[in-house]
Amino acid sequence: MVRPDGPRDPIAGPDTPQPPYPLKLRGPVIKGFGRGSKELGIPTANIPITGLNIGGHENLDSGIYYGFASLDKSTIAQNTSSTSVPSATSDTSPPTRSSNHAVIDLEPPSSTPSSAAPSRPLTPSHDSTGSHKTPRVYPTVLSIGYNPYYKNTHRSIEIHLLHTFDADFYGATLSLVILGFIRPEYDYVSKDALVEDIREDIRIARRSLERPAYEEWRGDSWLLGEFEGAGANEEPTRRMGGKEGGVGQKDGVGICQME
Ligand SMILES: Cc1cc2nc3c(=O)[nH]c(=O)nc-3n(C[C@H](O)[C@H](O)[C@H](O)COP(=O)(O)O)c2cc1C
Ligand SMILES: Nc1ncnc2c1ncn2[C@@H]1O[C@H](COP(=O)(O)OP(=O)(O)O)[C@@H](O)[C@H]1O
Repeated sequence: MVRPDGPRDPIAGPDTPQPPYPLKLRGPVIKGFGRGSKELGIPTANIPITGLNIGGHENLDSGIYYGFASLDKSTIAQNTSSTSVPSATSDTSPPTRSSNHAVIDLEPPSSTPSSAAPSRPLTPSHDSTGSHKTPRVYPTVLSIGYNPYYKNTHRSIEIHLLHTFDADFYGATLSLVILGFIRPEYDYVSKDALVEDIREDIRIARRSLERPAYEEWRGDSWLLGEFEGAGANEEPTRRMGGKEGGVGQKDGVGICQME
């Protein structure tokens, strides 16, 4: 689809998230085509597309979405190797910009129930020393689809976190709550036109997420690392349907899930 002419709305979506949102995903950061940083100046962290194939969401429209994301960098070490990295492409050579390269089997994801309100963690997160550690949550804009400008043959999930990082984080476990849709994917007459629209997507995502009913999802337990057993003692309005017990990590490897 070619991009239509005309101005864009400054904010996307209604004032409160509506079904099918929130959609929740989690997965290891894998390698993409390496175009985001080098060609576009906008890095995008890829996670496996497999999360979309479960829970009846395989038909989720391709397009540009916004939400919040967090990173668990503790999985980088266990998922790294100097020889290869799981990849959305056929190229598994290590990314050149980083010494951290993920080498995990990509577990098929399992489904998880839907959620009507943000779920608060029951207990604080702790690092390996036992001290309290709350993951940072980032406003996020992402693309799900075939990147028509590049004519990809595989669908991918490409996530830009609205933050400047000092280093790559391949192998980290990325947790994502998608809260709204911005637009379909388009083909473009030039790379500059694509970059200009992505930059506008970033502004739209930031503004859209600043609305109170969206902002409160920053504190959702899915993002703060509390997924095993959470929900049991929570107030009803904060429970994710009371079915969070089966959600989590498998053998230390991040799994992708979609609500
Ligand atoms: C917010 C956002 C919007 C995007 N919109 C489009 C689009 O409309 N058309 C397109 O071909 N690619 C789009 N992309 C995908 C970029 O082309 C893609 O991130 C880039 O090719 C980098 O891919 P890589 O990480 O595999 O290297 C978008 C990416 C982001 C983050
Ligand atoms: N703000 C950011 N958002 C997403 N990824 C980032 C960001 N800053 C640095 N990165 C890193 O850059 C990588 C993406 O770079 P990119 O050039 O798009 O390569 P790839 O095609 O391998 O995804 C991510 O996997 C992550 O490690």
